[in-house]
Amino acid sequence: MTNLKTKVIHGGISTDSTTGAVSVPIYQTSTYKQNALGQPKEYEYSRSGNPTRHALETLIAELEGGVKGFAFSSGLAGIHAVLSMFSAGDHLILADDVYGGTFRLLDKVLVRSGITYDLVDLSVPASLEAAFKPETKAVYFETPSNPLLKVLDIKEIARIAKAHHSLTLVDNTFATPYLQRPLELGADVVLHSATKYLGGHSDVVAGLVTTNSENLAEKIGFLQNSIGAVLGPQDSWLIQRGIKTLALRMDAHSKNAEKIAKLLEESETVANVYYPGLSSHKGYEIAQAQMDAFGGMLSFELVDESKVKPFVESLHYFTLAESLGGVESLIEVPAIMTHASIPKEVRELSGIRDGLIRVSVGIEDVNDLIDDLKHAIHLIGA
Ligand SMILES: Cc1ncc(COP(=O)(O)O)c(C=O)c1O
Ligand SMILES: N[C@@H](CCSC[C@H](N)C(=O)O)C(=O)O
Repeated sequence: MTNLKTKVIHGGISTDSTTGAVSVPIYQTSTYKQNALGQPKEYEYSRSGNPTRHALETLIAELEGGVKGFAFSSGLAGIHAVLSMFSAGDHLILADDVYGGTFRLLDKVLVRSGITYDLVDLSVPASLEAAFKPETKAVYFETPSNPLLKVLDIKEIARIAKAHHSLTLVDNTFATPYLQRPLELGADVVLHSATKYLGGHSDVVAGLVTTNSENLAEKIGFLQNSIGAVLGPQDSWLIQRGIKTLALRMDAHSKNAEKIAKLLEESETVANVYYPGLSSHKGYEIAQAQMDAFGGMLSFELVDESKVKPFVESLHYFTLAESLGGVESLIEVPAIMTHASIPKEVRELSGIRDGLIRVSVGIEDVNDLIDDLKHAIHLIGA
């Protein structure tokens, strides 16, 4: 089975081996009866393992090309478990525009255990080379990034990291394995906020992690069980169900976003549009090489920053809300909402200005979305 469109439906464990149920049952149990003293069956306690969660974990590993998958109670719980592989004295290189919550986890929580980090513009290989220290253990980034849709060359960064005996950790939330598979390009660990496109319906908070290294899988599995922020069986089932339509949804998101990005780029009211599928985008060539389509996220700035509030509040089909990747279109202002946890001066250094607007383009009829945007553009211009 090689096609992702088939894998999302039949990959991993897609049926119940006991009953033949074509949807893996929700094993709503905390514990399992043991055969005899000291002789548990396959599962012993649901933090350590649960069949519904295991089906999802097997699926994400298969979709990304990993050896083992891990499901967490949120994307940040997964990131926390992976970064817990590092100890006092270790140094990490972090892309300069990572998601605000990832930055906060490192800057406010993990630094307390003696881990250090540097924010680096990873699109400049010389900056990456210069950032390595003898104690550097990993390079961490998103591509496309949240919220500026910066595209980074996974193959090149992984090559440089390997030469410095460092791991490459890639947050693949925006692309999903349907559009981009970082492990095939040399990354060591892939992380997801499954809350977004993998779940796809804005109804679950979840995280998924996978790796193609048995050694790293052993470490992450130990940390998942030891820290304990696992995904429950109901939510595991919801994410697996969401993944079944991932291919259809990502195709629709990408098509709609491409049209909307072009519309915004042509508008005189809009100053900059960030979408990897626009030939004007800085990372267009890399995106073409490493992605199968460009996804449903875009961001932009208005010529007149003072119009941001009336613009986002006048839309009908773009709900003003944090999060992304659901079937419905969402709009937000990163500086005030999703990335408010990054200090203004750090945020602005990486290009996240106060007037930046981010859109998660849904799968509604694109003409309705376009009419809605045109109406808002007309209103603020009037
Ligand atoms: C790119 C990215 N990674 C990780 C996270 C964290 O995920 P979660 O909200 O599921 O904890 C988010 C959003 O929250 C995100 O946008
Ligand atoms: N208020 C939250 C921020 C949630 S951001 C959610 C998502 N990653 C996005 O980018 O929309 C917090 O402080 O954690």
